[in-house]
Amino acid sequence: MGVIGAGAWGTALAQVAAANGHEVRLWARDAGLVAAINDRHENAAYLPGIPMSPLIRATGDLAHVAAAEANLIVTPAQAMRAVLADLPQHGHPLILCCKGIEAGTHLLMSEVAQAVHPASPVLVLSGPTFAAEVARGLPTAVTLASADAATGRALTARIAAPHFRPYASNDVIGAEIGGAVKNVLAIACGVIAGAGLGENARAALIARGFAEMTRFGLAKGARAETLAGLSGLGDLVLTCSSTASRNFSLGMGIGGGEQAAALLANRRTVAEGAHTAPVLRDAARAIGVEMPITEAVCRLLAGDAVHDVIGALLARPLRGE
Ligand SMILES: NC(=O)c1ccc[n+]([C@@H]2O[C@H](COP(=O)([O-])OP(=O)(O)OC[C@H]3O[C@@H](n4cnc5c(N)ncnc54)[C@H](O)[C@@H]3O)[C@@H](O)[C@H]2O)c1
Ligand SMILES: O=P(O)(O)OC[C@H](O)CO
Repeated sequence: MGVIGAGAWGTALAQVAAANGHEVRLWARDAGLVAAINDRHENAAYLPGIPMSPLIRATGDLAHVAAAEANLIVTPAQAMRAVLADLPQHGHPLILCCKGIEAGTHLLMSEVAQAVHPASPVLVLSGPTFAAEVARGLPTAVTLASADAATGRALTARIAAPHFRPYASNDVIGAEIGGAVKNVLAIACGVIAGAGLGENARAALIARGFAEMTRFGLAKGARAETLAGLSGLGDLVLTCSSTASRNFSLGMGIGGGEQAAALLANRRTVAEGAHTAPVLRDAARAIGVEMPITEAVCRLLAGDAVHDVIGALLARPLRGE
């Protein structure tokens, strides 16, 4: 198995892939990180304090992962196209684990991957998975979506570990839309927490956010039950409930009165919702789907005052649920 991207989630997934005794190649673009992982069996930059399996071998050469039976793709979403373009064509499955929508094209990650590697089956792995918990061996469950049932079954069996339970699905679009949209909604929930607006407001936002995710997902061809499953509602609830989420934490800072631009400039790790929000807003507008919470997050990211944005959201015309 190969893993492309050695941030927190790529490192945690390499641990999962090594859990049943197989060797794993982990690609990182930073040569210093490759050497540090191989020397110390720890990714001190992105997942400090968690010993990595000796079955994991880091590499800076994409040719070394191209031959793997399958590759987990775990780069930031906006970097995925460029990294896949450098990966030699091999026809082996690509399992997409990054959560986002491509800026400029509005393409889903599966559409980008299929365009760059037309001979490879493209799958999506998504669900409630804080990397540090998974890497420490705490239990969770995820959706593994594949258009081809046989490929999905084989990879579900290959990835499953005692603490990591993949559920097979054939709804690739549904699995990826849940993960992309929940990051934007998590920023909004963080703003509610940071501004001290209370637990009722947070729960209301999760429910109305889920309605928003469902409207967009159905319009893009997702199935409602996928959006209500691990990769949609499951991940939404996780990410909207914890400061362990980078998106939620970003929102908390904004809600507490800090400027989004300053918060983003000081980050080393990725808060995907900040990149996804304007793309999602434009993609939704283009197909006539109303997404008021996403619109509000975009205003907050652009620097509008929290009080004004929340006020405008609450002042929208009353309507049926
Ligand atoms: N961390 C989690 O708990 C978690 C869980 C599920 C999904 N994800 C998703 O996985 C993806 C990766 O997240 P992460 O948490 O591993 O990120 P991270 O911030 O921990 O690390 C990002 C990694 O990408 C590399 N990188 C940055 N820019 C790059 C570029 N232009 N080209 C190639 N590599 C680049 C960095 O060097 C680093 O190794 C995101 O889409 C995220 O939403 C994360
Ligand atoms: O830290 P976040 O907000 O990127 O969330 C991480 C994962 O997506 C949770 O499933």
